[in-house]
Amino acid sequence: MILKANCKINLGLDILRRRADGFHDLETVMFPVAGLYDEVEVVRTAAPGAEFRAEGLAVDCPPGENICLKAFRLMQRHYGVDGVAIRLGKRVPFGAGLGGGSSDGTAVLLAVNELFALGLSEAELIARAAELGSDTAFFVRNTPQLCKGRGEVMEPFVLNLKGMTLVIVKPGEGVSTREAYAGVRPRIPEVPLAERLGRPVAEWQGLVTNDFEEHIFAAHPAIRAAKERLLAEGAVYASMSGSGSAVFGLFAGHEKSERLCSLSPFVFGL
Ligand SMILES: C[C@](O)(CO)[C@H](O)COP(=O)(O)OP(=O)(O)OC[C@H]1O[C@@H](n2ccc(N)nc2=O)[C@H](O)[C@@H]1O
Ligand SMILES: Nc1ncnc2c1ncn2[C@@H]1O[C@H](COP(=O)(O)OP(=O)(O)OP(=O)(O)O)[C@@H](O)[C@H]1O
Repeated sequence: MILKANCKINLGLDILRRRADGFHDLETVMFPVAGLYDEVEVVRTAAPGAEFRAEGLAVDCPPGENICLKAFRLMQRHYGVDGVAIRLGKRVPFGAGLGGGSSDGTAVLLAVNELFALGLSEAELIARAAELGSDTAFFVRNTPQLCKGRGEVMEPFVLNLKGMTLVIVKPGEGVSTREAYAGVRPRIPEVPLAERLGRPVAEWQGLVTNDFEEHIFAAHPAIRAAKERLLAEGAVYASMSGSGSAVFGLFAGHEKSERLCSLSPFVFGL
């Protein structure tokens, strides 16, 4: 079976505290981007183990460490399944804060559940996904969610961005999630994120913030510049997504103009 493993953006990202286990408690709204996705094909094979083949963007880790294989091994350990061939068609930029790798991993979990008729509940799939990463659980639901804990505690979040245009820009340099968390100063916001996101989108700028921006922008001026460009081009709201380096802008209306398309290949009507 072939799955579209779409990416996400973060609408606001508050890093509340560092935990004893080294992770951080956060609050963020994750929003799926249907138009930007990897292709993950999983088929059953007679031979045991997992074959893996990647096409498209070359991910900067050995194939054996690809999250697709980590996801399969996790299912093997839990449910004794065996014998698959996985093909990854990589299109989503990595080191981007777009959750592409996380989405690929979750796609493999979902495919194995189907192909081996495991009949796992949503709660079980979320538990397995959370063993794989922090953004992974979100992709089991893949609808707008207010995410808490280290990202895996979710509740649906009602949000209406219909009629707007989303532009995602991926600056040349990447940022690793570890680098982003290592430099962040946790803080509890005066007004919870959910309340701030309840305001009209036109009021979000300056109110709905990403706590990684300050130190990532200081270390990578090109990422700050990419966000400022989106605002200069008329974005109603612009922010870095997750741990960066991708930034995104929300523009009023469905005008897929030459101007917007000149900013990035990733322009989507919502
Ligand atoms: C920045 C976000 O994309 C926001 O959605 C996520 O928090 C990142 O989640 P992710 O890519 O799934 O990250 P993981 O693979 O679970 O963790 C990578 C590393 O990031 C740090 N990490 C991650 C999530 C979290 N809530 N606190 C952390 O401190 C840890 O050092 C961890 O070793
Ligand atoms: N299928 C995959 N897609 C992308 N990255 C992968 C994949 N499998 C393993 N990786 C490794 O994970 C790293 C990407 O993680 P990083 O946290 O830096 O980027 P991200 O875009 O913020 O996160 P992610 O896409 O994993 O949520 C890559 O640099 C690569 O080494």
